[in-house]
Amino acid sequence: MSMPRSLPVEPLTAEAFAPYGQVIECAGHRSLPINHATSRRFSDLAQLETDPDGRLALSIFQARARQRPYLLDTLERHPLGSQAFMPLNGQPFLIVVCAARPAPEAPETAALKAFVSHGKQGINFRRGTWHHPLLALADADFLVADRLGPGHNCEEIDIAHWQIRVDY
Ligand SMILES: NC(=O)N[C@@H](O)C(=O)O
Ligand code: NI
Repeated sequence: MSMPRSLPVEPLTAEAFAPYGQVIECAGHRSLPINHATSRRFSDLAQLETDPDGRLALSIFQARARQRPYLLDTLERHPLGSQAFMPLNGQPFLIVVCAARPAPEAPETAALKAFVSHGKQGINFRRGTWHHPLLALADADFLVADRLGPGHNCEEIDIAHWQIRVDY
């Protein structure tokens, strides 16, 4: 049985994540005082996308912590809309993306990248971005904004046989 390959984790930054979508965070963004300066508004932090037949919806995922070793099992994409995750409890989570459709039998060719959010950062996957389903590092709730509507909006590839572990 082959040993799992390990995928290094890099810190989540807007620049590094730009090919895959946006990082949702206050740091580095301008804000405006609102409500008699009792709040500050950080506007337009992610580009939410849907096809004309769909609609954008807000949901909550109650995620259970993944257990080590963090073995990857699936890559998926949503061709009809974007998908955003924002931790509601400030809990860190892992984000795994792939630059293009992977060849199921050739893991070494997959352009995989792993990031870690320190918990005050969310992400928005651009429409059609290949990614691993949510990888929570602690039991946590996530606010999710994605596309609901007719049609098939989740294409999945089983990659468990790749035996790839995220090193975190
Ligand atoms: N299945 C589902 O709604 N969530 C996945 O798309 C995910 O990226 O976690
Ligand atoms: Ni998804």
